[in-house]
Amino acid sequence: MAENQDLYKKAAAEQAVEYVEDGMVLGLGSGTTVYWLLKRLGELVDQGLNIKGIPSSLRTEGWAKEFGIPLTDFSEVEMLDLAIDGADEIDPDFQLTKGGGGSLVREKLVNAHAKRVIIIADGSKMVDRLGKFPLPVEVLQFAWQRTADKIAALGATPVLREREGEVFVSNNGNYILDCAFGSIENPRALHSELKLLLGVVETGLFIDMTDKVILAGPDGAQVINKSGQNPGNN
Ligand SMILES: O=C(CO)[C@H](O)[C@H](O)COP(=O)(O)O
Repeated sequence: MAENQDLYKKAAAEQAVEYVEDGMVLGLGSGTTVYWLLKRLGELVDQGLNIKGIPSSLRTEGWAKEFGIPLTDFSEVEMLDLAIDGADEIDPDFQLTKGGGGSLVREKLVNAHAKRVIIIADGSKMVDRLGKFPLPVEVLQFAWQRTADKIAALGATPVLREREGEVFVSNNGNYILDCAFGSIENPRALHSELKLLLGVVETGLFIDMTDKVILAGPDGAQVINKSGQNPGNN
């Protein structure tokens, strides 16, 4: 299953490359699906494709450098032509949960400054309703316990993220609280409520940011536009 999932991630990423044009400045998302995107883009750069990218995490920056993708930053670029990113959950309205890899703030900034956003994923990420995956919320380290109390009062069970026995620190020097809210009825309202809490930096709810989703499974990669129509590969 895990092996297949990796093949699906690769298939979705390679389909997304079809939307990349010469001269574009790209937002480079984060995660293991984006790894395949970067690998393929690197091959195309080797063959002469002229692109630049802004990475949404230090991990992506490392992979992009390894694969020879030229990088830039927001001191040089006002608007990206296209951002391609992964997701932890995608609902039928294309609202997303992201942040499983801890890069949600930079990912959101990158996607917010892109003319178009394509999300790539294996089919398991598509859900009827967000909430099975605990919602990542990035918070300031200072008084994080009190911020967690406020989030708990909204109906979640926040857990301070750890990796290999250490508290996880984001690329921005913050903590992540993984907040199990159960099934999220109104992602937009929940995002707004969380944003009002002192100590919350950003939530992993990506509301109205996605134009296209490319999902891959046993039958290959499927492109889905926001309207829900399958346009083939356009
Ligand atoms: O939001 C993210 C990282 O913060 C990733 O895009 C998300 O976790 C999906 O990752 P993967 O492609 O490894 O399943």
